[in-house]
Amino acid sequence: MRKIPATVVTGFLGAGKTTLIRHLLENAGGRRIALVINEFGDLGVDGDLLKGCGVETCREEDVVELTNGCICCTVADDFIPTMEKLIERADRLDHIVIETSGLALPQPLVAAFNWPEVKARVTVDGVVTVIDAAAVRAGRFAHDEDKLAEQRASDASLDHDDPLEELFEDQIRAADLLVLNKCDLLDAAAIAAVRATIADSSGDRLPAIVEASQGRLPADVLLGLGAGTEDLIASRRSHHEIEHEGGEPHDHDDFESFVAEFGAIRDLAAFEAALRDTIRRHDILRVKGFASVEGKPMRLVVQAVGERIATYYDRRLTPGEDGRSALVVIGLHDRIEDGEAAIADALRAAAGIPAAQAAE
Ligand SMILES: Nc1nc2c(ncn2[C@@H]2O[C@H](COP(=O)(O)OP(=O)(O)OP(=O)(O)O)[C@@H](O)[C@H]2O)c(=O)[nH]1
Repeated sequence: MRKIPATVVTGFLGAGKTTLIRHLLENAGGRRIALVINEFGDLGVDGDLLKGCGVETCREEDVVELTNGCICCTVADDFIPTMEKLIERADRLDHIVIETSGLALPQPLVAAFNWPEVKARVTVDGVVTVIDAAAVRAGRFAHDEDKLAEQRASDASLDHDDPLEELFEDQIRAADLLVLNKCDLLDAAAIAAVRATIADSSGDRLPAIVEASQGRLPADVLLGLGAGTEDLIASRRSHHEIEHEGGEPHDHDDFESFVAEFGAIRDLAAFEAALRDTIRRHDILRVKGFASVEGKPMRLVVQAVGERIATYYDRRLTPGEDGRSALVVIGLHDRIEDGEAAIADALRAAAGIPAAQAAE
């Protein structure tokens, strides 16, 4: 019996996974693709954006959202039952695409394809790791020696390295194909420097690299790798697996997310400026969600990756959405934990909502 090929799309927060998948769906060449989407943060933004893509071959029932935490930690509870349901409709499917959360370790997810029920019917066509070339160039994943030395001085038991750097390496080392995305933001010399950084981080096996902007790659480049990664993944171990040979479960304690809710934004330009300032002050990694803007009947999509902010209107607001805004905020635990109330207040103030109203 033919096994259904499954592609795992991974990569750090905001690297461009959803953008790449959306382009893939729009250019799928008639392939019937089921999507499994996992997000860190409770708002289901990616699923909403992909369901609304309007592509005929991508119907609402083809998109499964897994929101009970990071897919790599909830494999047995969420992922396996989802795969079993998809296997039941195998005759109506050409391909499965799984978008992991930006914080996921791909290794445990790929290993789950070796569960007998799944292995008999599905094979991992490839792990595609999307990389934000501009963020790499800006040093986002580079080892901050000073910061680590400072942390170790205050906590001698500190046993792990920079969480951003480790995730970056783990996601690269799990890959069959690396997509160097956001190349539109860099010149040739900067792209060459990013390639060198990746080569340094990739260990003894450098996966193939393709450059992209806005995730625009032909479906034939992304699908049909035929890697059978479930049989290879044991040799692509993550930092966590190497450090905890005994099988201690990993977690995402290094990161924190919450949803900030507030009313309609009064002045969009002022909001963006204040959001950028808040991101900078709290070193926030990712903000995304939907907002209302006073006097506008359209829904505003808000996307921030580090200090790079993009907003656009995507569709009419429903009556229940009008006047409401909700944004997921994700950052390093140490930077977000104490700042949650301050960040939420700053976003309310940025929207132009008076303190009295915010307190109601
Ligand atoms: N300039 C530029 N922006 C991009 C590119 N690809 C994606 N973006 C933008 O980057 C932001 C994040 O893109 P997403 O596709 O949502 O990233 P993601 O990896 O799915 O994000 P998470 O699921 O939150 O981890 C959005 O504002 C995109 O429009 C690119 O190639 N160039």
